[in-house]
Amino acid sequence: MERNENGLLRDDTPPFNYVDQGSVLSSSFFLDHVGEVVLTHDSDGLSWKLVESLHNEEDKRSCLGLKFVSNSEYEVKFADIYAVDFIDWGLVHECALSSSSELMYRFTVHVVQKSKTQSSLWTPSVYTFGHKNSEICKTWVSQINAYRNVEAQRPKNLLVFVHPRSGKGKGCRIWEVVAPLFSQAKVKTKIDDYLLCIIWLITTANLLCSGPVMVTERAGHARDVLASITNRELRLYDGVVAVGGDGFFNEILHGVLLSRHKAPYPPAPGDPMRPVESESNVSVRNAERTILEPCVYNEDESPLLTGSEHIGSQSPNCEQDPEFTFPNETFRFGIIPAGSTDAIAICTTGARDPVTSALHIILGKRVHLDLAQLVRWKTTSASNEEEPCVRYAASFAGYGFYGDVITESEKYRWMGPKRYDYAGTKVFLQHRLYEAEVNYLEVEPEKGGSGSEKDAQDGSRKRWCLPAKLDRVSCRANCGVCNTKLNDAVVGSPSMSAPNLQGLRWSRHLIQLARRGGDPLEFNFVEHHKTPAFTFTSSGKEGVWNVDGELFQAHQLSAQVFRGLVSLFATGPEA
Ligand SMILES: Nc1ncnc2c1ncn2[C@@H]1O[C@H](COP(=O)(O)OP(=O)(O)OP(=O)(O)O)[C@@H](O)[C@H]1O
Repeated sequence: MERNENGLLRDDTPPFNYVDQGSVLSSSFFLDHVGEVVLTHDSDGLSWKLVESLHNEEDKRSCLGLKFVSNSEYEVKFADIYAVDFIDWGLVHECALSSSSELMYRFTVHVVQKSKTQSSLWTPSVYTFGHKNSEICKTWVSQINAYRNVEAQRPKNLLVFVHPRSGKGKGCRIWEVVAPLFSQAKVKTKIDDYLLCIIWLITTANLLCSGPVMVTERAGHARDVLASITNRELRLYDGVVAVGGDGFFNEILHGVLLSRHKAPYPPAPGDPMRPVESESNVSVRNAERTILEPCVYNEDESPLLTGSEHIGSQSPNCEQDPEFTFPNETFRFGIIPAGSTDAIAICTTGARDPVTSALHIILGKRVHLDLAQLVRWKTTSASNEEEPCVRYAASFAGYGFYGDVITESEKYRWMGPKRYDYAGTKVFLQHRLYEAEVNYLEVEPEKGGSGSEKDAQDGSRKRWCLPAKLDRVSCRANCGVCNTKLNDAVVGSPSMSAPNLQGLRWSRHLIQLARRGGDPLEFNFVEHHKTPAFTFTSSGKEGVWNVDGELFQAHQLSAQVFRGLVSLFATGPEA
């Protein structure tokens, strides 16, 4: 190859040197701040080598008399490239240590870089290649884009909700940091036009957001919007992204699922033989009355979800609207951590880092997340009938002590994350007793999806009763569970279903919207008196799954509160 007076390969060099085997091609470019490289493209990705190192492998590159070996050889997989752009004529620096530069046509390759010390931490990095021939640059851009597009489905259009008061009130600022990554990757992040969002513009240095960033105005806002948009509209998006904490992500899950997810309810405790309707049947019969799904939802008195009177009301196009079914392989839920604990982000990406999460979303990375549908049967004062109150949980669900801590902590949001410690201690000192009984339907992994009528009939219906260490605990509530002799406390034992438990009665129905296989998620009722709570466990550890099946601490709070303030004595389900 001949060089011109600038040391570049001559412009009359053919754009690509095709190598016979496969679709490998290469060209020489100037890589900004590195030097002249031979760039090679194969079916997996790009690689480049410094021309000097090609001439003499032994010879270390020198620039201004200094040895410079880094970047002499590099490889990038298409799976890690999130944007490629032709950026026209401009300066390309000849090497890292020299100020000399050349004007040429350029294109940039935006890549996800994994931290060397903590591989779950991702950062964006960019490589700028220059060439005197614009056509060569453009051809490479379209080649790389063509390969990039055949990579795993990446989102093109996302619905984004930002919770401005999440965590330490940095929701908007965090979105501001990650939004350019979405624009670089040409992912549209249009927020829905529903009154949800307001436009924030920078007017002072301290304002939270710049540009058109849309934020929620109140608790339940994002959920209401998602519940009220039609399935047809929702299908225009590849997914929905929450910029906020676990609570906000959960609110978004509810907005999508409550009116759309159809599954039979688990039996109510105390009534284990209640028929469970099949998945195809959209109604659950309850004594004399039919409760319609998915258009009816019973509002809970959750303090976190006030002001949501539209939820559960008939969705505008409930009848004509095409179905939006779950499990759903195409529609995604994303979270960009901005909250106080961010357990879901940590569990799914391994890091608590908004940029890492944004890059995961942009590259279309997927983690199948187990969700639990929880049904609390409530007796309505008006009709005296039991009605289901449905909730979904992605990381954990709490009842009793845990629920009280969360409720109490909402009063001290101004404290930031410390509110959990404060509220936890306060509620602990109140020393309330809680009682519960849990019934659940187990979904076999191979069946996937939600439970069916057959599940209910073939014995997969289970009851969680209190554990073998019961006799060590003195029950001061004189409850039916503790009055039951241990030997009687078996699945389906009539004594266990005696409806003499006061307080709340809970059911749960474990569903798997998209199960990855492997060990089933266990849903443990971990305490009885003092601190009843549910945690997800697997192999005896609290946690949820991450991408690679590793377990992460499910929730700092639960670890702290449960380990620090109480002793757990439950061991799991009766077989
Ligand atoms: N604009 C808003 N004002 C007040 N509350 C909101 C608003 N938007 C959403 N919320 C509610 O705030 C609750 C908590 O939000 P989020 O989970 O983002 O923060 P966090 O509690 O600080 O974080 P984490 O859940 O990780 O501990 C959510 O349940 C959500 O419904």
